[in-house]
Amino acid sequence: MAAPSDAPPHPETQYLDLLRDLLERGTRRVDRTGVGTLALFGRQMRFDLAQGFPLLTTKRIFYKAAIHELLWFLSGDTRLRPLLEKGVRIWTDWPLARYRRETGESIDQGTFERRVLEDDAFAARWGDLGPVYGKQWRAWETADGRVVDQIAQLVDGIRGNPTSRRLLFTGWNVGELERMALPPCHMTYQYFVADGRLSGILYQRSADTLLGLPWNLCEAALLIHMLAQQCDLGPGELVWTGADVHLYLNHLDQARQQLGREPRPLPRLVIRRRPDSLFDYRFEDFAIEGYDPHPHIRAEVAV
Ligand SMILES: Nc1nc(=O)c2c([nH]1)NC[C@@H]1CN(c3ccc(C(=O)N[C@@H](CCC(=O)O)C(=O)O)cc3)CN21
Ligand SMILES: O=c1ccn([C@H]2C[C@H](O)[C@@H](COP(=O)(O)O)O2)c(=O)[nH]1
Repeated sequence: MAAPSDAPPHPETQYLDLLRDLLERGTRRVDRTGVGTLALFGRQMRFDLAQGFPLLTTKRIFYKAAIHELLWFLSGDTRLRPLLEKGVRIWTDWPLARYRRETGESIDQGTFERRVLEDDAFAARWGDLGPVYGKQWRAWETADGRVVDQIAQLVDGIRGNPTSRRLLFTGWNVGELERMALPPCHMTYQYFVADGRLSGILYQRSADTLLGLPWNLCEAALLIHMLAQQCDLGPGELVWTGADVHLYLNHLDQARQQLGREPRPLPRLVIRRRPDSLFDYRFEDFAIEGYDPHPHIRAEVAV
């Protein structure tokens, strides 16, 4: 037990408590990937963005790749190549698994990535993830043939009708799920304006607590900051809600290792420029200042 203190708990304590609860009380389940998990159903965490940027400090998070991933979603792209061009390799496993399954070839990851980068025909055939996040966020196709840009509508909504209870977008397009490499996990985002501040809720149906969740928190917070800047608001709270929240059985040692570490002060996000629209941000516009995390902890991703 820590000594009693009047200091408010570090925001990251919520994440560490979640890891500990999963280890101590999680239900053991067989999951789609065959790895197995310890799972809890229905959790929430809240981060006041005025207190700092919610990037975990108890292990290094590769936030630059997370920024690239968010900008990729917002660009509407669903192809692997633009991610690989930025050195982001977190999505390769799924098209690679499909390639191996359908061709029977045991190609290694590096060779597959090089072909996606260099061979247009190969990239067109094997390097698309289907109508995943970017497609649904920016170009949701309706039954009557319209194409809806949910993000552009959201910005208009926050600016023009800030008390609306419909300030949301979702990736969960039921009619297109089976064409996606993976159905969306961070599936619904909703926003709330009060006292000049913009808050956001992320509803995540399925959360890989060790690997995916830290990235999801970072990107959801980043998006609130960007939307707030575009709408002349301050950043409010990030509220994260997870449904099937799990720890893969091959992540237990990593979770215990992380639980032995003390959180450090949260970094700050600086946006160096105010672009003309939400779709004009560039990677160089973002700086994370004061990030001094504990070392990275390696873990295998379940495919
Ligand atoms: N099981 C699983 N967990 C996920 O988090 C996840 C999926 N699948 N499928 C789709 C995407 C891909 N995402 C991923 C995939 C891999 C890492 C990962 O391996 N992260 C490491 C190292 C990253 C690197 O080397 O750049 C980490 O420590 O964060 C993170 C998120 C999030 N999503
Ligand atoms: O942004 C993401 C994307 C994926 N995940 C995790 C959650 C699950 O462990 C897998 C997806 O498997 P399903 O069987 O489709 O639930 O990926 C994440 O945490 N964050």
